[in-house]
Amino acid sequence: GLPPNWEVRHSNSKNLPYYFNSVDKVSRWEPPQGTDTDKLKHYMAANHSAGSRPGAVPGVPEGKIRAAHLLVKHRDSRRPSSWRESEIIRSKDEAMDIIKGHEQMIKSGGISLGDLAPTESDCSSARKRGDLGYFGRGDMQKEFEDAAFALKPGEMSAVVETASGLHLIERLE
Ligand SMILES: N=C(N)NCCC[C@H](NC(=O)[C@@H]1CCC/C1=C\[C@H](COP(=O)(O)O)NC(=O)[C@@H](N)Cc1ccccc1)C(N)=O
Repeated sequence: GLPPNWEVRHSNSKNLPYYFNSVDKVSRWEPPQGTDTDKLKHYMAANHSAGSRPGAVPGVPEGKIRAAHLLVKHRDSRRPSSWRESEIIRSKDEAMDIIKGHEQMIKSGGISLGDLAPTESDCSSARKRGDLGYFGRGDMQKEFEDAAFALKPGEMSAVVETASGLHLIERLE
């Protein structure tokens, strides 16, 4: 147990236990002298089982992946405009020829998607080498989500078509 007047509380913001002395009105992260560490062990086991979730990857939010993409828009894109061109008039066939060219260059090992995106991608993520950060199911358009979640980290998709345009997707995490 804890010394007199001490109690364990739970910090929701940090998801960690802390110690509170109800007489001195003092709170601290470290257990006070004379704490029975067995009780602490039981507390940690009871409240931090999520931390030891099987397959848990420290730092990666549960159920999310991280990917980069290269987007080539065309005149039928839902928003035929981008940081590259205020009005995108290329046809879908022309966009397909362009993105297939990028795909070949990446597959031949000449250049990476992250190297191409900054100049070639019609998505604002171009400024981040195509990196979209972490996302979960429900965030992206379905075709994009299904393709991205089917990849292993480090793999690149085939050309994926969404209402935004044509994408190459590389899963990062
Ligand atoms: N991280 C999230 N949850 N951000 C919301 C994504 C919304 C989602 N977007 C898509 O599915 C496609 C695939 C990837 C990018 C994308 C589309 C467009 C470009 O197409 P357009 O909308 O002109 O048709 N780029 C974006 O959204 C960018 N904010 C992505 C981004 C940019 C910089 C940093 C992070 C993310 C959707 N449900 O529409």
